[in-house]
Amino acid sequence: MAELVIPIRPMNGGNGLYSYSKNSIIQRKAIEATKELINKTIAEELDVNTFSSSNTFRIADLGCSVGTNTLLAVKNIINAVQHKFQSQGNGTKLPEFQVFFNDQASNDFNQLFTSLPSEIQYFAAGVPGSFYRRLFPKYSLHFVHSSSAAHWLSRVPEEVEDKSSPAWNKGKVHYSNSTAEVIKAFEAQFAKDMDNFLKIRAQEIVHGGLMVLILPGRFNGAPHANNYINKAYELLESSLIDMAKKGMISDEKVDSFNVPVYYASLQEVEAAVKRNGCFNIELMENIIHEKPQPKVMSATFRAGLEGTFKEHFGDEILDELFDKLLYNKLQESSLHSKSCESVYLFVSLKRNTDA
Ligand SMILES: C[S@@+](CC[C@H](N)C(=O)[O-])C[C@H]1O[C@@H](n2cnc3c(N)ncnc32)[C@H](O)[C@@H]1O
Ligand SMILES: [Mg+2]
Repeated sequence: MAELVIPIRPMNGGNGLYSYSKNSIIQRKAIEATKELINKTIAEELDVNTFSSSNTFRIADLGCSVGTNTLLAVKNIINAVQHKFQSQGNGTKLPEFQVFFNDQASNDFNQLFTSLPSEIQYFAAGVPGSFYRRLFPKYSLHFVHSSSAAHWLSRVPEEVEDKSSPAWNKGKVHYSNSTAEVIKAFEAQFAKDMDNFLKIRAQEIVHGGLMVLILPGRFNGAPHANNYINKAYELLESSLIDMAKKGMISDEKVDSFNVPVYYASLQEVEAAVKRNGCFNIELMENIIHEKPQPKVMSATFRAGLEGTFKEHFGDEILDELFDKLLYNKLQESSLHSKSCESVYLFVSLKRNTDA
């Protein structure tokens, strides 16, 4: 298997001021907003008779981070599955639940496991590693959930980092307001990563099993630069450029850095599902997300990106970058009141019996 480049550091661990646990309200709202859609998918699409042979129902949350959002998501899923068994299962015994919490190996799994409530209804396990690789045995999972994670690419597209390529992202760290070549390179990387993600999940999920993907994205056909999250990234980028102008970081550091994220549309996800062929799309929706206040947004960025930025630029710049420059720009830009939308994509898929 080709070596995958995982340049990103996980979210901040622990439960301090800048921790992901304390700064993940935006992602939590996406989980809350999609609860009813997950209930609907499970109520309508889960066939409990398919699972009667094994009495263990296996759930995986991919890109779970440190909690507590993942715990909420898992609780909702289990409640919905139990409800389905009780209503459809004409006497079928309720299954036991096993939950696999997946994230990169350097994720703070200790923080996650120590925040597990004492009276959980499932057997918990951690699964370290990139979800762009095989993580589970063949046909072993009944329900896969992934929220606010699959917009992270497996890597920065190669040509974006190549000085001799027309797609070199000079002077920038994000793609949305860059050249057409850069945008195309990110689009292509997302398509490639999503193809790979679906190919692997098709091997791991049982026939009839379900997968719910929730990811920040944009409306079909919307320009990348017209999207709340991309605009927020552009402000982060311009904060870095300001720092380079002041000599706090070198231009070269800005040139050689790119954030490996991409905000897709439902159309792009749908195209990947069709190319793959192993899943039927059951539900697909854009969810309009409340735009966060500047303070919440700058803290969310810091909790998510601090590790990655620290490694490249050093930790002296973090306070100035996130708490001052970015925060001020978010405030001045009044992005939260502008017409650009913050959108989450919801897609629920069912593993078909092909292949
Ligand atoms: C913004 S957090 C979302 C956490 C949680 N799902 C939630 O909704 O709050 C994104 C997580 O995805 C993880 N992640 C990104 N790329 C990944 C990959 N290739 N494999 C596994 N985890 C990944 C990051 O480490 C991070 O913990
Ligand atoms: Mg760059």
